Parts: sequence; structure tokens; C-alpha cells
Amino acid sequence: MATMLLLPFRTLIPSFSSSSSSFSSSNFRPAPLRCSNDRQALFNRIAPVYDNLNDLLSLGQHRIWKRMTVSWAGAKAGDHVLDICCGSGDLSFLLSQKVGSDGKVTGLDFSKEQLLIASSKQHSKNCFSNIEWIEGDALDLPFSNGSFDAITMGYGLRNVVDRPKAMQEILRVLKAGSRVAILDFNKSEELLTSTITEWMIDNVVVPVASAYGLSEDYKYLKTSIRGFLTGKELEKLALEVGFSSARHYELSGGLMGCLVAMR
Ligand SMILES: C/C(=C\Cc1cc(O)c2ccccc2c1O)CCC[C@H](C)CCC[C@H](C)CCCC(C)C
Ligand SMILES: C[S@@+](CC[C@H](N)C(=O)[O-])C[C@H]1O[C@@H](n2cnc3c(N)ncnc32)[C@H](O)[C@@H]1O
Repeated sequence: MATMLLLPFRTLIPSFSSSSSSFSSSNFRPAPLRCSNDRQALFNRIAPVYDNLNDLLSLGQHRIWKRMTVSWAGAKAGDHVLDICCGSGDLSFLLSQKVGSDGKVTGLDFSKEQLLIASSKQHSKNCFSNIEWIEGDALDLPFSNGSFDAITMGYGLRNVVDRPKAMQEILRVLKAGSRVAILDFNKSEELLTSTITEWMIDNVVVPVASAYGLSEDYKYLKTSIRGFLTGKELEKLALEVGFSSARHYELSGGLMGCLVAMR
């Protein structure tokens, strides 16, 4: 029944088990694919507690960061907008209110469990009937060029295995003159800020998550932030892939950041 509610779903993630019996240097590329599957499994696993832990661990602040992201994306009434890596749908629901009944929101994610939660939240409130959920890959968006008036991505870019490709896909499906707003943890260049973030993760986030048996999944936060890009590097990446302008804004004293780029 739940799956029925989520139709039309497109499963765009191929099963990455190798059907090839012989490996050569040209066709053997297991690491990124295995990573992508591992991350998909992680987000499926944490889905039941994801919303509650975000509220608890950020003291509700993530709702403010998400409102600012939607505002920076510039969505307006009647627009068709896209929320990539939508997870349980927070940004999609905010976009839904912005674009109204004449607009349309598409929420895309590769975690079925996250999408099931998003869908169940949607059906508890009729006003969100302008949202469609799609199970798909941020690295291979199932949309034609120039489809969207605005795009958001919350805590997604850090988690994809190929960031330039994700940015190229965003650029491709955005209309000319439209904006993407990409919210994530800020990889701060300030030692004090990065020390506070890591201390919070080690001493608050992981211990709380361990009560749900998810300590390893939340430990991933620290390593993924270390492997992420600084604000300046994000701006550079956006310009390199072809955005006409890019600006990174720090939030909450530099703990979070939002990259705003225009096609
Ligand atoms: C909304 C938040 C995190 C989303 C999130 C993103 C990921 O990539 C994950 C990967 C793996 C597991 C979980 C996640 C995940 O939840 C932010 C939630 C808050 C942070 C977990 C804690 C941030 C601590 C801040 C330093 C506290 C700031 C509070 C202050 C009042 C500003
Ligand atoms: C931390 S959650 C963020 C969810 C939501 N945007 C929010 O702000 O709460 C990251 C999401 O990115 C999704 N994701 C990661 N890589 C993806 C990919 N390649 N394609 C689609 N979704 C992806 C995960 O499944 C997960 O739901």
C-alpha cells in the first residue's frame, strides 16, 4: 500500500553487483559504486529517527536554516521547483508553501525509506498535494534541460560520490537566470569553529545516536565534513561547472553554510 502511494517511482539506481566475470582496469570501478550503495543503506537505516534527531540535536535550528535556504533559492508562486536529496521532505514542504497550488514541487532521493516518511507526512496534510516524490539519483537526474525555476539541496552535496557531476546535473536542469541553494555543514577554515563542530559530534551527536544503535552512522558525519569543501571551494566548483555567479553564506556562527549559485 505504501509503495502504491509513492507511485510513480522510478528506480534509477542500478544494482551495482558486477555481472562481469573478468575485470580489466577499464571496467573495474567498484569503490565509488560501493560507497554510493553504502550511503543509500545508511540513509535508509536512519530514516525512522532522522527527523526527531535533527530537531533534538540542532535544538530546532535546522528549521531556520532550511527556511533561509528556500528563501535564497528564490522560489515563487506558480514555479516548478526541485528538491534534490529531499530525504524526509523538510525543504520540499517549505517549497510547497512558497509555490502554492499553481506551482509544483518535485522531491528526489535514492532512499526509499526516507521517501516513505516524506510521503506519509504529505498525506497527513492536504495542502502539500503539489509535491511529487521521485526515487532517483542526484548524479543522473531524470529531467530534461532547463526544467526548473529553482532548486534546493539540503545536506546532499557532501554525501554524493561525485560532487562535480552533481553540480553539472543541477546546472543542466535549472532554467537560465534561476538559482540553486545548497545547505550543508560548513567546513570552516576557522580552527575554533571546526573544533566546536567536531566536539559536538563526538560528545553529543554520536552518544545520542548510540541510544538508537546508530553511532557508526552518525560518526560518518565527522569524516564526511572533513572530506567536504570549504565555502570558497564550493564557490569555485560552482563557477567551474558553469554557474554565472556563486556565493557561500555562513549560518549559526559558521557551523552551517549555504551555497547560492545562479545559472
Ligand atoms: C539537519 C542536520 C543534519 C542532517 C544530517 C546530515 C547528514 O549528512 C547526516 C549523515 C549521517 C547521519 C545523519 C545526518 C544528518 O542528520 C543538523 C543536525 C544537527 C547536527 C547533527 C548537530 C549540529 C550541532 C551543532 C554544532 C549545534 C548547533 C546548535 C546551535 C544552537 C546553533
Ligand atoms: C542528510 S539527508 C538530507 C535530507 C533532507 N534534504 C534534509 O535536509 O533533511 C541526505 C539525503 O541525501 C540522499 N542522497 C545521498 N546521495 C544521493 C544520490 N546520489 N541521489 C539521491 N539522493 C541521495 C540520501 O538518501 C538522504 O536522504
